[in-house]
Amino acid sequence: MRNVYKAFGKRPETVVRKLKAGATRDEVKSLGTAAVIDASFEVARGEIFVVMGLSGSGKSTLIRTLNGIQPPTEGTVEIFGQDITTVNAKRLRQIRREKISMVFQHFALLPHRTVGQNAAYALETRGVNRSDREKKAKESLELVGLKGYEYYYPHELSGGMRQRVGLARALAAETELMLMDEAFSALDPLIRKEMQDQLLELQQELGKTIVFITHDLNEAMRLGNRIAVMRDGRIVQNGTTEQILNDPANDYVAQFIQDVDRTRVLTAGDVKEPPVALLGAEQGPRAAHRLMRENQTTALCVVDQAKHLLGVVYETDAAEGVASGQDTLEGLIRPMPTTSSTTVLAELLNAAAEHAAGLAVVDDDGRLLGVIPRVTLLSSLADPSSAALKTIPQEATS
Ligand SMILES: Nc1ncnc2c1ncn2[C@@H]1O[C@H](COP(=O)(O)OP(=O)(O)OP(=O)(O)O)[C@@H](O)[C@H]1O
Repeated sequence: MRNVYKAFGKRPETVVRKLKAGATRDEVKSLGTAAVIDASFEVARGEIFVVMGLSGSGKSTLIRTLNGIQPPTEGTVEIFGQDITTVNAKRLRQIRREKISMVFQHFALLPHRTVGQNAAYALETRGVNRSDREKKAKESLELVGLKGYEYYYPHELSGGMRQRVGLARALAAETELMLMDEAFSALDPLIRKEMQDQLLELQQELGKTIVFITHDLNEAMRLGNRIAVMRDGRIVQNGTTEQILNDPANDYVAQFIQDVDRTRVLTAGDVKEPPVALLGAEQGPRAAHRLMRENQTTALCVVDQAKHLLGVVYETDAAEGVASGQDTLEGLIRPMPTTSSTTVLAELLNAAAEHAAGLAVVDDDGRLLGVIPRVTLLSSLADPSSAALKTIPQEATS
């Protein structure tokens, strides 16, 4: 989307001209509503791009210009390289049918058709023959966990199941681009979380390009590779979850993120720290003890020459090794729990209470990338929304 404006009212072009000349949204109010103002963004293939903003900020209008339902007053929209603002109506319908599917908040299922027929609907409009579309619909219902429900009617299903049918219908259409407008907003929190998980799983499997609209920042953070925050028709920030959390573009975005549970969006890789020092496997307890004193820490990771993690040595064990005149670390290295960089912090909290030294973050080959001290995990458990994660003093982390 490039420099897209969408205004409603008596004189939309004048509204846009005045906005471009520097007028504010309020100043042009008498001429019309500026629903989208100078929006530009690009969505990469296979990405989940979230558009987030409060009610009235212009999200729905933005998505309707993206799928061609409402042409922009000005600006261009390209779908897979084709400018949909200049194609004729027939071609636009074709692009929408073949390239784009939509999932709405209120499901938009056809009440007198079975679940299977609803899931197959997009294929029917495309003229796919019956047995092929039934097969495809069945497959996509299976993908969303509704195997065996083909002959039910929408009113026989719960809200969550109906939304799964909506999702199955979009999947059956086999379009590369999926637009989801507040798709999970009508669901209760537990089902909503389940649907989010399912979408992430499907995304891993199918690699769709998804534009997801929501007014909920937690949802945005869970799902989005990138997030565009909208306010009063404008995109005020477009960035990764990390950028939005750690470097909000203005007070408006900062206020939004106060409520975010950071443990659910930050990963082990985000909070890991470099180890204060490393112990080589060839070193003895005396060296271990000295290193710990020098670095004011009570535990050290032990690595081999290639930096593979072998475990952890605690101060008390090292001291005993010194006292008993032992030359090597044999018998002193204890296992250290590990995690990968991509694990979400919330999933690691149970490990916090159990292991004195915290967690080691390792790559696929077991090489040490960093550590998450126990106190970091505990502090995020105690106060998940605080910025404490980033501000723990170094001496506390050992
Ligand atoms: N067809 C229309 N005619 C006139 N004004 C419209 C039209 N559609 C949207 N608007 C106005 O444009 C602005 C943005 O609306 P939009 O529905 O895009 O916001 P939204 O962020 O999707 O809000 P919500 O989450 O409540 O749906 C609002 O002021 C709305 O009143």
